[in-house]
Amino acid sequence: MTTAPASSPATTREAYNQAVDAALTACAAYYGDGDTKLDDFTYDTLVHHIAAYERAHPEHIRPDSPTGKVGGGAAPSGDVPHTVPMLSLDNVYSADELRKWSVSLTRRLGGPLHGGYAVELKLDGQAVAARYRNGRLVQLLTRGSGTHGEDISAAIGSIVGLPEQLALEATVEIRGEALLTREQFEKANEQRKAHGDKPFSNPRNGTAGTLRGAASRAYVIETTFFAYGVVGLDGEEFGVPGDTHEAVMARVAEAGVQTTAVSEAGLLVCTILEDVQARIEEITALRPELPFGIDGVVVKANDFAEQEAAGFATRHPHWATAYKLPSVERQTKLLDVEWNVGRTGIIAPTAVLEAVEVDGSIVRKATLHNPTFIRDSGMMIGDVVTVWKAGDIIPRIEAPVVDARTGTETPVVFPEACPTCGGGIDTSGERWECADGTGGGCGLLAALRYAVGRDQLDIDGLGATFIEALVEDGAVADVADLFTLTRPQLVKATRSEKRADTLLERIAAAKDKPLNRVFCALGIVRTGRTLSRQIARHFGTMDAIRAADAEALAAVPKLPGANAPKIAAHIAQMGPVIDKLAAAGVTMTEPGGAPTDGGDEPAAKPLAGQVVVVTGGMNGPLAGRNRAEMNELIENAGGTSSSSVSRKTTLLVAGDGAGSKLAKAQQLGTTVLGEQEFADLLGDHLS
Ligand SMILES: NC(=O)c1ccc[n+]([C@@H]2O[C@H](COP(=O)([O-])OP(=O)(O)OC[C@H]3O[C@@H](n4cnc5c(N)ncnc54)[C@H](O)[C@@H]3O)[C@@H](O)[C@H]2O)c1
Ligand SMILES: [Zn+2]
Repeated sequence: MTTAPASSPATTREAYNQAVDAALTACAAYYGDGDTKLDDFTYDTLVHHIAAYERAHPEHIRPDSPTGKVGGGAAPSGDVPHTVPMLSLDNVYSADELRKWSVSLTRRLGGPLHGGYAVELKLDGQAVAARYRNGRLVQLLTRGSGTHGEDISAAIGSIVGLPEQLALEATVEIRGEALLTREQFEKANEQRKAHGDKPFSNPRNGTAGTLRGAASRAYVIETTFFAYGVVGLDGEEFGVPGDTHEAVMARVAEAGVQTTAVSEAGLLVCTILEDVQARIEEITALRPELPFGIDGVVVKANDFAEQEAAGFATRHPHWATAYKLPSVERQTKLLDVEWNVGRTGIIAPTAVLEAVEVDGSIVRKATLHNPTFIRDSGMMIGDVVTVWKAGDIIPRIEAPVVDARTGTETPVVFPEACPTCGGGIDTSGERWECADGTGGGCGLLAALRYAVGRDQLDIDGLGATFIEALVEDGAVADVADLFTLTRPQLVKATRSEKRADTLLERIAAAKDKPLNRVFCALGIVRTGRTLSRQIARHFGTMDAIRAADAEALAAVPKLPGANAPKIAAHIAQMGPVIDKLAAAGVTMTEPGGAPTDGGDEPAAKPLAGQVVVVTGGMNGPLAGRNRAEMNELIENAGGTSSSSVSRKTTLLVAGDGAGSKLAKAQQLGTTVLGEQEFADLLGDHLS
């Protein structure tokens, strides 16, 4: 890695000075509105090395050193004094460290904790103090240096969850975190692009930029606020003696300010540490589904009297700690850019990265979206880039760290011909396409590979090499041709009679796949697994789908209206292929789908409104179904299928050997059904 200062401990005074300088620059960017210079992991390591050097050489400690200071001492400070300092939080990274923290807390209290632990999300945004006078929102402040904040009152009115008028006449300062939800982040970037501003690289530093820039911006970017604390103003108190954090948060919510209580991962009071740990695990599991980013879980003494007894260190309270979750952002090196032709002929760039662990998994590739993204970001091969991955999201890359350049970086090379067929490229749109066209020419191999995939026609064994041979022999020119393949054609392509026979069987079986898979196999632009299921369920038959215009398509749940015209046009273009499929006897209806008029009929389905998780082996009436088929079954019966048990889960189907998911469902009080009971519930929908 080229981000040298952090990677090794500071052994000399010169190295120490360099490390302090690097940390201060990073802090200024992190809390300001610039791009992150270092990822959190690198920053934390850097500060760790600085602290180690300072312990060994206290005589060399620089007064501007970031250790022991809120915001590393380099956050933009502002000039409005805080009534009560806004501090940082102490961090722990493991169950063991959490236990040590709790032991030191009880030691400070001279006995066990009576009021329990309040366990909350650690929201990953910007700390904001909102001052209300007689119930009216009059001033917004950043945390700044901890003692002084910046006035960001220009953002009043643009923050969801922070009303301009409270439901009561209190004079208080409500503290919490402002953030961009994932949806707000996408929207903010669209707005910025439309106004010629550079898109934010991630929600976290987008929030800082949004709030601090509100005064000078001509358009309004919306953010979201969640409260996590209150202090009185002008000697007024919001709390009452004997209060708890939980009770005060409930009152804040009653006053009309948003708290994390709106989320199923919201505040929970736990009496014992084992329960705290269990809650942390629960929140970790929910993290990918949350509509906003979190970087940990905050554990606080719930009882105010106990908070007071525990007191404060200079930088953080003793009565709270942050249990940090793995970072969703890491830095690594861009090794190469690959150009691949997708199933619809789109030529998409993919970043090849030096392997790095992000959010619990190893990342080696990331999407680069389109050529414009590469040009706008100015990235070069060899650059240090920041990878961002949250939950199931495809890893993304942020702008390169230009400071880390060594001069050996080389420009990204854009293809001049289609990397698959060598033909021309249509560069007129934001995304480049093989000029050979959709469905035919070069897109064909990719389209066929996609069509036979597990979630589509599931023709196992028909691999890329055989597909290429079939296309080369002229036996296959579109998806429908697969169904009229003859034994001699297959023997020739696979060079095996046995393989040909197996494939013939599987192709015959594929004719009986429900409409949603057949439709998916067409590879219609802007649709995939989920949307294909929605479309098939909504219309019920292929005829109804073909009869639908853009407007009718836009009525399909989850289908973005803006994509409907492109989808409709592609379906029309595929007309001849669809006719061939029907003539070959491929299924053109969806079991449990809507009648031919395309109307909506969500009523009377056995799983309507249910969120279903299936676990364990099925050996009874549901035996032999793979995961995709189970999902199909659940969705056709009106339910939503999910892979992990959470508070949202309404039904767990437990097969043989069900383990941790069953235990969790029982713990959450979720309804649990056996395989037979579930099959009975499905009734007619079990087809
Ligand atoms: N990448 C960089 O360049 C860089 C630079 C500086 C700091 N950092 C990172 O920032 C972290 C330290 O920052 P910090 O000192 O601001 O502390 P912190 O962010 O770890 O914790 C304190 C903050 O947590 C927030 N918070 C969220 N939910 C909360 C809740 N429920 N209750 C109370 N507070 C809640 C508050 O805004 C509070 O100010 C480190 O992890 C470090 O890696 C990174
Ligand atoms: Zn091509």
